Amino acid sequence: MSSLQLPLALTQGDPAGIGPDVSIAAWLRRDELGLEPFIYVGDASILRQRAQLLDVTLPVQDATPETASAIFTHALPVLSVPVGAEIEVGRPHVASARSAITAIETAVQLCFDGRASAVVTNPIAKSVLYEAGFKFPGHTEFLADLAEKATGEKVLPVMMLAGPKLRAIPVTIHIPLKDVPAALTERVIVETCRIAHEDLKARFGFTQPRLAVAGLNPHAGEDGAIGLEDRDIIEPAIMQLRHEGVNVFGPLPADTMFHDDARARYDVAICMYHDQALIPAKALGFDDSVNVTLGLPFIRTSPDHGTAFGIAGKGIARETSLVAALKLAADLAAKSAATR
Ligand SMILES: NC(=O)C1=CN([C@@H]2O[C@H](COP(=O)(O)OP(=O)(O)OC[C@H]3O[C@@H](n4cnc5c(N)ncnc54)[C@H](O)[C@@H]3O)[C@@H](O)[C@H]2O)C=CC1
Ligand SMILES: NCC(=O)COP(=O)(O)O
Repeated sequence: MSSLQLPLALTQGDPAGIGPDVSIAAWLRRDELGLEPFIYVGDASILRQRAQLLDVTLPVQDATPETASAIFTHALPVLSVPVGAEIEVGRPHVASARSAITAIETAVQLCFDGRASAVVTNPIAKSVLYEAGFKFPGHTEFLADLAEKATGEKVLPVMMLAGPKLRAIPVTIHIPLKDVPAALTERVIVETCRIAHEDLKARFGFTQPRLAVAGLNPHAGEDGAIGLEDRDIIEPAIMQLRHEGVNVFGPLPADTMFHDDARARYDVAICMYHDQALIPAKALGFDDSVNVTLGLPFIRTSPDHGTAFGIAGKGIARETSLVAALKLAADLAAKSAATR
């Protein structure tokens, strides 16, 4: 029996990738895993073809968010967003980009219309979308743009990788490493930490979340001898946040903040760039970590992995991270409904 009034909206991602594989696998295990109903926003024919390739029986049924929960018990409900092109499994093609984008827009709109409880996204191939003219580094920034258009309010989206062993947030996300120092301002660190602090309290049930901030340079700059950003940008940001009552400490040397004892001292690691956060997150929990976007006016989660074109259609893609993303989205949606 579902505890959510509304289904989760699961986007198809890149139809040539493993999104269809893991979506099918999650639906097939729905009872065993106690999954809340989801509606797949994408192309039903791709799902059928993938099921055939994977040699599994998959009933697929056209649905609306209103009919999805009843259908979910016996068929995978699909809100149709056709790809409109022949897609070769494992071979990304720009012809599918429009449909991948439309699926995301549709899922977000369902949330704003009060017809879905959360957005769960399957992975997109960023380079394919860029080729099609997509102007955002990834979902995270695109979702913020959609939210701003819908609400008229400015949004700073914050990416958090959340797993059983670590929560980690990169302050800068998909930018070249050489551009990181210039992008790291006191303001962006303060705003990212404020959003983490607020969302961990409001959505994740922490009363006073503990934030550990990584330095940028080796040894957090060694008192300015190995770089100045730690002393001149990160430290003042931490002082400002402490002044506001945020439980935050650092800058910590990043090489020693992810071992077991160190992780026990904080609830979330605030990291300065993509790989500083995502390497420990994936090393500690590739199969069960979830990418969740904080700071949005709706709930969005995603598996932590990408499109994995090399294994699409081969029956070896693990659905565990998508399952964790579906479960986290359902938990957050249930909490949010309970506090409304
Ligand atoms: N949320 C999103 O939309 C994300 C999209 N991407 C995109 O995915 C594409 C490929 O990125 P990669 O760096 O190669 O990362 P990837 O996660 O697709 O693959 C990395 C390695 O992990 C394996 N792998 C990934 N997911 C797996 C699963 N569920 N079960 C078993 N093995 C799995 C792959 O076979 C590969 O060996 C890129 O275009 C990237 O932009 C990457 C991360 C997140
Ligand atoms: N490396 C994480 C990733 O690519 C996910 O990005 P997004 O599409 O969720 O913004």
